[in-house]
Amino acid sequence: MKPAFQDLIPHNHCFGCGPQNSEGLKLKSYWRDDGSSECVYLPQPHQCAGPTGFVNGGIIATLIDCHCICTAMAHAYALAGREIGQGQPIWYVTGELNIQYLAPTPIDEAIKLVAKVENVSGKKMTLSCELMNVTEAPSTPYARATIMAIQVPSNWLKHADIPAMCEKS
Ligand SMILES: CCCCCCCCCCCC(=O)SCCNC(=O)CCNC(=O)[C@H](O)C(C)(C)COP(=O)(O)OP(=O)(O)OC[C@H]1O[C@@H](n2cnc3c(N)ncnc32)[C@H](O)[C@@H]1OP(=O)(O)O
Repeated sequence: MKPAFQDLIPHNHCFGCGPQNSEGLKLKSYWRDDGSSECVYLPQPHQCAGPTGFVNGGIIATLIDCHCICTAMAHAYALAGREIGQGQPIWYVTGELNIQYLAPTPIDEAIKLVAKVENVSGKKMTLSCELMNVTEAPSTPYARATIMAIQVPSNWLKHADIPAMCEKS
């Protein structure tokens, strides 16, 4: 199996997808044969909503956000004809995130996110994403989202850099 997108992107302390964040969700994204990308995640009991059996909506937003932004970066590297993480870094951030929460997401089973790049226009990349049962049973997704990823220069990251308290030595 090829490495996850996140394992090829250096210096990433993101709470959702950064391998360098010891307290984070550490989600992992991969290409599928049809050109979409997928991420399987097993929710943790403390990530619950009010009822303990369902996943918190903010956690869902983080999963969608990070899976889609990492997909945007992976797609941009592919468009540039490079392996992820090779050469001049390509960074995207979230400009917009619109989510429809369609059904409660069970917390006691693995879930799957599937994202597709819908459009690339200059610095902007639009993606769609569905969150569903890991078996991809033909039922209503738990959530559906669109996201606008915006390419930023590497100094966007430097402006925001503070000592990484989330990285344990
Ligand atoms: C080591 C690290 C590891 C990195 C690993 C990273 C993994 C992170 C995964 C999680 C992702 C996050 O949570 S990121 C954190 C959450 N997001 C943020 O904090 C972003 C905060 N916002 C910003 O910094 C800024 O607003 C930007 C960069 C999004 C846009 O700045 P800007 O100055 O307006 O950009 P600019 O180049 O002028 O605009 C480019 C084009 O995008 C459009 N545009 C600009 N903003 C938006 C917007 N919000 N929604 C729609 N469209 C927009 C403009 O109209 C323009 O369109 P046109 O004229 O070209 O048509």
